[in-house]
This record gives sequence, structure tokens and C-alpha cells, in this order.
Amino acid sequence: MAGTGSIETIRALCCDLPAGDAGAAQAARARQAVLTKPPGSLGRLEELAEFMAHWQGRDIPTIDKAVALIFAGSHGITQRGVSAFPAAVTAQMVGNFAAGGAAVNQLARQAGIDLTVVPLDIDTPTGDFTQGPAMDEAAFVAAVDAGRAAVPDGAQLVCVGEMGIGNTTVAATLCAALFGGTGSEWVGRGTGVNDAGLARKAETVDAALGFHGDRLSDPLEAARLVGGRELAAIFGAVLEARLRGVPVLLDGFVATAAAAPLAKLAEGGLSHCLAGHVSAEAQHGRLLGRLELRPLLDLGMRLGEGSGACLAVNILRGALACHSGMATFAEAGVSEG
Ligand SMILES: Cc1cc2ncn([C@H]3O[C@H](COP(=O)(O)O)[C@@H](O)[C@H]3O)c2cc1C
Ligand SMILES: O=C(O)c1cccnc1
Repeated sequence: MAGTGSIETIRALCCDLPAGDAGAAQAARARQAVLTKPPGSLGRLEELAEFMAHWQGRDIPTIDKAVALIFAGSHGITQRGVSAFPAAVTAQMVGNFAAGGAAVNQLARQAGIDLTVVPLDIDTPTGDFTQGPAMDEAAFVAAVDAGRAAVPDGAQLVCVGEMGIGNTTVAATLCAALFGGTGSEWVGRGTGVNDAGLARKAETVDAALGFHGDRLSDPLEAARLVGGRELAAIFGAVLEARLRGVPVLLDGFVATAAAAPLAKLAEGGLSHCLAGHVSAEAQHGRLLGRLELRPLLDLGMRLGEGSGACLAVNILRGALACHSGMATFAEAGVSEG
């Protein structure tokens, strides 16, 4: 993959997204209709098989190679007291991922997913976006390119997740920039801030909206001005997956917010994405509603790290096992209704 070089090159890529293979989806739908079950009885599993066929371009899709890409970044706004944990935890958790001790390590291994953790300049926090841009253009483009480059050849499913203390405030600010509304309408408790912390989060979002004003009306500029490196990299990975026809599982509030600019830039920009779960982070459900994404799981998780996306791979594996392995009525000699 050649580097994109500028925001305008990224924008051009977003305006010319492949549509997937409607013929393969149609063939998968036709196969579902003749498998040995009452029509529609596998519910959403049938839609998932069709979705995977559409994006993999094969009527019998597989997940032999699933990858989870976890991007880590550091945020200037942590100095505003917006997290229940210190900023140093970001680097410490990167070490924990490498040692195999985090939740996502267990969930990825259990679901047969290759896990890659990509730290993005974690020793250099982004700017405090209440007082200036989070990133200059070079830093933003470098982070998007890092996300694009992280999608490995041959991946058949990409899960995206993040680590970055303070990033639920970043995600809330980006949501307010993209969809409107005030800080209090988009913030949640993240790692577990108290009421005073929640108020500081809302104030931080509002201060950023006030500082940047109309410059936030462009989705890519919003992602640069009030985003973060790990969110930009998720955006890049989701874009690259689309360009290569690879389906994506989004994780929680932060990962979904990171991908959201693509929906704003292009009609159906996230149609190759599934929401792995709805996080307990307050506004994730509303964000998914705005993006017309229906989550696969609702387990009260609010961790991030790609944990919900990795867990949901099991559901997709179940859907594809039925789709590929079931006998048809004709093969099994079972009477149709
Ligand atoms: C030990 C630990 C492990 C984590 N894994 C993911 N996060 C999650 O929490 C952070 C966002 O919440 P906030 O905006 O409140 O800081 C992100 O790093 C996210 O991935 C973690 C947070 C902690 C403390
Ligand atoms: O839903 C998320 O992405 C989330 C929630 C809490 C903390 N970190 C991430």
C-alpha cells in the first residue's frame, strides 16, 4: 500500500468505495433458502452469512484468517482529569497486551483471531484539543496510514479496537462534531469517572466545540482536530478493509466513533462493518442508531481493547458453520414444506 500523503488523498479514496459483490450475496441467500430448516429460522445468522458473502465475494464465505488490530494512542486532554486512570496506563497496557495478560488476549485466542497491537507515538500525546488541533496534518495522515498498513494480506475479517486513556472523551467530542449536540449528550463514564469527572468530560467536549467551531463541519478535519492517533488508525484500517473487500467488526463506543467519519464522507461508507456489540458506555447505543448499525451482542461490557468485536467473531463463525456445513433439503432427503 502506498502512503496517502495528504488529507485530500484520503478524501478521494473515501469518495470511491467498492460496493461489494451483490451476486455472491444473492447466491448465499438462495442457498439459505434450501438448507434443512424452516425459512428464516436461523434469524440473524442467515443475514450474517449473506453479509459475509457480499463482502468476501464468495457464496460460501469462510473465516480462516481473522485479525484483531488494536491501536494505542496518548491524549493531551488527559491533563484535564477526564479519566479515572492515569495516562501512564496506556503504555502499561501495551506491555500487558504483549505479555498476553489483557482481556482481549484471551478473547482473541479463544475465537481463533490473530492479535496485532500497534502503538502510535504513545510517548508523545496529541495536543490538548480545547486549545489547538489534536494533530497536525502530517501526524493525522501518518496515523491513518498506519491503520491502513496494519491490515494484513489475506485477512478475511478485521476486528478493530483501541487503547488510550482519555479516549472516551475524544470519541464523545468527535461524535458531537459529526452529529451535533453538546458534551453532556455524548459523554459517559468511561473507565468509571465520578460525577465531577463526568462534568469535566462534558466541559472538555464543549470547550473543544467552541474552540474549533465551523472547522469541525468537515468529517476528516474533525477527526484530525478533535480525534486521536488510535482513532485515526482505526479509520484507516476500516477504509483499507473496504478498499480490499474485507468485512469489519467494530468494537465499542470509541472504535465506532473512530469509524463514523467514513459514514459521513460516503453514503454506505460503513456498510462493510458490523457492530460486534453495544457497549455499556452511555452513548454507544445512540451512536449505533445514528449509523444504522445493529449490535450483535449486548453484554454490558465497557472495556474497549477490541474485546466486544473479538467475542462477536464466535457468532459469525456459528453463522458460517451453518451456512457451509448444513445439508440442503435435496441432499438430506428431507421434505420441504
Ligand atoms: C486497566 C485498563 C485497561 C483498559 N483496556 C481498555 N481500556 C479502555 O479505557 C480507556 C478509555 O476510558 P477513559 O476515557 O475513561 O480513559 C481506553 O484506554 C479504553 O481502551 C482500559 C482502561 C484501563 C484503566
Ligand atoms: O465502549 C468503549 O469503546 C469503551 C468503554 C469504556 C472504556 N473504554 C472504551
